[in-house]
Parts: sequence; C-alpha cells; structure tokens
Amino acid sequence: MRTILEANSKPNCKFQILSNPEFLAEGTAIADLFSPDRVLIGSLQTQEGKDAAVSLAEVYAHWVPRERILTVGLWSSELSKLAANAMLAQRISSINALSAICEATGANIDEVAHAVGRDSRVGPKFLKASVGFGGSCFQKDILNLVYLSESLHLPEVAAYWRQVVEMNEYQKRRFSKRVVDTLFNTITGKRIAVLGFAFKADTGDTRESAAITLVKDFVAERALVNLYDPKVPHEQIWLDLAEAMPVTPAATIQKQVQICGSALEACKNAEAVVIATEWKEFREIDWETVYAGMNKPAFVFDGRMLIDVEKLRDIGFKVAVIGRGERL
Ligand SMILES: NC(=O)c1ccc[n+]([C@@H]2O[C@H](COP(=O)([O-])OP(=O)(O)OC[C@H]3O[C@@H](n4cnc5c(N)ncnc54)[C@H](O)[C@@H]3O)[C@@H](O)[C@H]2O)c1
Ligand SMILES: O=c1ccn([C@@H]2O[C@H](COP(=O)(O)OP(=O)(O)O[C@H]3O[C@H](CO)[C@@H](O)[C@H](O)[C@H]3O)[C@@H](O)[C@H]2O)c(=O)[nH]1
Repeated sequence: MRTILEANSKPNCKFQILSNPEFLAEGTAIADLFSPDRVLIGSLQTQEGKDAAVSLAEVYAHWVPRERILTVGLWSSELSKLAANAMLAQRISSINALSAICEATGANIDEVAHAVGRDSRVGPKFLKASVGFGGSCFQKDILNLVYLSESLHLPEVAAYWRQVVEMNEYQKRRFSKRVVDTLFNTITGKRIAVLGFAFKADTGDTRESAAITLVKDFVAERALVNLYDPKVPHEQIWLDLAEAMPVTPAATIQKQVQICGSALEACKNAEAVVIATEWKEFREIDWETVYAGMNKPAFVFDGRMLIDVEKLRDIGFKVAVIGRGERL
C-alpha cells in the first residue's frame, strides 16, 4: 500500500502508514474499547515512522494507561494480530482434541481444563471445550497465516496452523456424528431441536457458526430440524443454510427446517435437543416441561457444557455432553 501511495502522491506530500489492529470481541466491544489489554501501533522504524506512532499513541493515552500502548515495527504489529487469534483458536482446538479423548476414556474435559488452567503458565481462559469455534476472525486469520507461510516457502509452518482449522472441522463433524450414532444410527424423519444459531452468546452474528454445520449435517441425514435462536434474524438463518447447502433446493431445506419462536416450542415433539450456542436463557430452560413434550427416549446433546447433567438424568433424559464419556 505504501508503494502505491508513494507512487501517486503529490510532491512534498508527507504521510506515514500505521498498523493499529483491533482486538475487540463481539458482545464485549465497548468494554474492550474502553479497557483493552493492550493497544498495538506498528510503524516504520524510521524517525518519521516512530513520530507518527507517538502521535497516535497520544490519542489512546486519553483513556488507556501508557504501559498498555505498545509501539512496534509494521510487520510485528500485523503479524501479532494474526498470531493472537491463531493462538486463541489453537487453545480451543487443543482442548477440543482432548475432549475427544475424554469421551473415549470417561475423563471429563471440564476437570482436565480446570486442572491444566490452574498452571499459571497456561492460565484458565479460552479452555472451554465446545462444538467448535466460529466467528468472522479466527478461521480467516489462521488461513491468512497459512497463506503467508506458504508464500514464504514455509510449508511445515503452514501445515501446523492449518491443523487448528482442520481440528475445528473435525470437532463439528464428530459432534453431529455422535448425535446420529446415539439416535440408533439414523435420524431420518426424526425431529431434532437445535438451540442457538449464533457463533457464540450475546451476538446475533452467525459467521462461521458451528450451528450452520450441524444443521447442514442433520438435513443431509434427512432429519427434521426445529431451530431457535434468541437474536439471529430468520432471514439470516435461511441465507446461511442456503449458502451452506448450495445444491439442496430451498424448498427441501424449508421442508426439513422450521424456525421456532422459543426453546420450548423448538423442543416440542422432538427426539433430541442439541445445544449449539451458550445463550444464558438455555441455562434456565424448564426441562420438566421440555421432557413432557418430547418423544421418548428423550435425548439432550450439550455442545456447550451448560446443562446440569444429574438434574436432567433424574428427570429421565438421556444426556450426552461434549468432552464427557459416561455411558447414556
Ligand atoms: N468482528 C470483530 O469482532 C472484529 C474484531 C477485531 C477486528 N475486526 C476487523 O475489523 C474489520 C471489519 O470487521 P467486521 O466484523 O465489522 O466486518 P463487517 O463485514 O461486519 O463490516 C465490514 C464493512 O465494510 C464494508 N466494506 C467492505 N469492503 C469495503 C470496501 N471496499 N469499501 C468500503 N466499504 C467496504 C462492508 O460493506 C461492511 O459494512 C475486519 O478487518 C476484521 O478483521 C473485526
Ligand atoms: O474457551 C472458548 C472460548 C471461545 N470459544 C469459541 O470461539 C469462538 C470465538 O470467540 P471469541 O474470541 O470470544 O469471539 P470473537 O468476537 O470472534 O473475537 C475474536 O476475534 C476478534 C476478531 O479478530 C478479536 O479481535 C478478538 O480478540 C478475538 O477474541 C466462538 O465461537 C466461541 O464460542 C470456545 O469454543 N471456547
């Protein structure tokens, strides 16, 4: 970009290009803006470049403590943004890979994550096993890193980071397969309630949401899907499903998928409930009523580790939780 600007700018026109990546997360954008862990400003390491970085740092210094404002080289700044997202996603893929071992052995991923996270060198954040990470940034930024590595003739580095995305795809596939296997190896004609469509709670964003893959897999298995999300607009759901299933006629998708107005409505007459997004209201579901309205045996598949397993088992549910290996 600098080359283009320099080639086209007027004589004596001086400018600097700064890199100032944003680290806010959806759902907490304003809090992240007011109280960031750090602000990163990258510039050319010439005197003019450093002066420009200081000018921008002065703006942030109005509300961000100076020790949190980091001024670095241009490449360091750009790479740090990709590295931060890649390493956060890598933690999730690592814990999700371990969740598969937990399910096979009877270990509990919540206990493992807690024990590992108590090591201050590891830390407790971003170790929650799930049905897979989504969002507009993680996959895009990792693939950006993969592309960069390949362009720099670093194929082993590219393969290393690509595996984080591949593990995420595996986690989504593994979860939908578990649903099919548990429901006696077929879900054809069976009604499945999918609770949550956003890629995480407190946002209506569905970009790269794991729920899209789950619904796609269930539709491919010819199940009937009842979908409920408190925030995602219905048109967005139809758009996402059409894009995920380009060769499936819209009429087929609309015959198999129904968008519901509440979790209770979605669960009515279902064989199984699948929790895809950790919305707070799903912690407060009246499970007794859900159970009464479901076909039996009634299954709950928790992809977000939010239900009270013992309570649901006492009601009569067959329960499967991500990263927990107990027999149903
Ligand atoms: N979503 C996040 O949580 C988040 C966090 C940190 C950084 N970012 C970065 O911020 C940027 C925007 O992210 P977003 O989630 O708001 O995306 P978005 O898709 O919601 O918004 C991008 C906007 O830019 C517009 N746009 C795209 N190309 C354009 C062009 N050539 N000219 C003018 N407008 C154009 C689009 O119409 C859209 O309104 C991305 O680079 C992303 O990596 C996003
Ligand atoms: O322990 C965890 C933490 C998160 N997730 C999932 O990971 C995804 C991403 O979550 P999060 O990072 O909270 O959301 P984003 O809004 O995508 O924010 C990320 O991407 C932004 C865009 O680059 C960055 O600015 C942020 O720092 C970075 O956290 C979601 O599907 C979460 O459900 C898990 O499965 N387990």
